[in-house]
Amino acid sequence: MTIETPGTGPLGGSSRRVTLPARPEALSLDPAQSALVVVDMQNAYASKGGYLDLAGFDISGAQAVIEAIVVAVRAAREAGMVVVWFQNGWDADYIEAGGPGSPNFHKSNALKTMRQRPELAGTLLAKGGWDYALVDALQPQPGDIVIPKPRYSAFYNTQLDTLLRARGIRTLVFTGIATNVCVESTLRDGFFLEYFGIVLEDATHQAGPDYVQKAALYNIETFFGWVSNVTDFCGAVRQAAPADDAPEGVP
Ligand SMILES: C/C(=C/NC(N)=O)C(=O)O
Repeated sequence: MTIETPGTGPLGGSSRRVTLPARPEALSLDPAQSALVVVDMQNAYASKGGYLDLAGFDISGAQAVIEAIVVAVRAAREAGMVVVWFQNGWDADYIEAGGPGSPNFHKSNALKTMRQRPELAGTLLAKGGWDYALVDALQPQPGDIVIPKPRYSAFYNTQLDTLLRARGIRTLVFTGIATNVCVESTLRDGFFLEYFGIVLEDATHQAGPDYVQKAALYNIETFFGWVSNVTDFCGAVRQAAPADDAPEGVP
């Protein structure tokens, strides 16, 4: 069985539908009305000496994820898919992070790590700093969408929904770190907003033990979306001809 995701709606689309093998069902999608989403590939989450590493999480799988995302981004661009980059964090004074009246103040391991280690104060996930920056190998290009976000879900308090709807995009292919936190949070919120969410499992990594990766993928596959991989994604979008037919009037 193949599920058809929305496309070729009032904004046009391209009639270049491709079939993406996925669990639990294959998906038929229009690359011109789909986006590749790169979640929080910042030094904080993917580099030694970044927040997750300093907070004691195992990031040994991050380099393989960076390399997998490089491949997926290239294939998406060639197929005319919009690439969306998320960047998690707050202003340098951490006003956006919230104070003791915010659950984020108590649950964010970045904020907790800085409270436990005062020598790190002001360094983790602060806009303008190395920790907040995207890793060198993964940088946006003109025409991409970049979404700074203050909480785990990129649909919360951002322009994401508006920018996607303006382009007629309802299918989101997710990569990035962490599968069980910002990837899953955003995919779940997208589900409630009628977005079709697909995770490329080998282009994601969890924050925590291996079993949370399995649990997140189980949740997504069973309740909220679909699971595929980079090889199948690249194979699928290569079926699409080079894109010169973005919906009219959409920048
Ligand atoms: C643990 C964590 C995950 N973030 C993410 N990008 O998934 C955090 O931000 O504290």
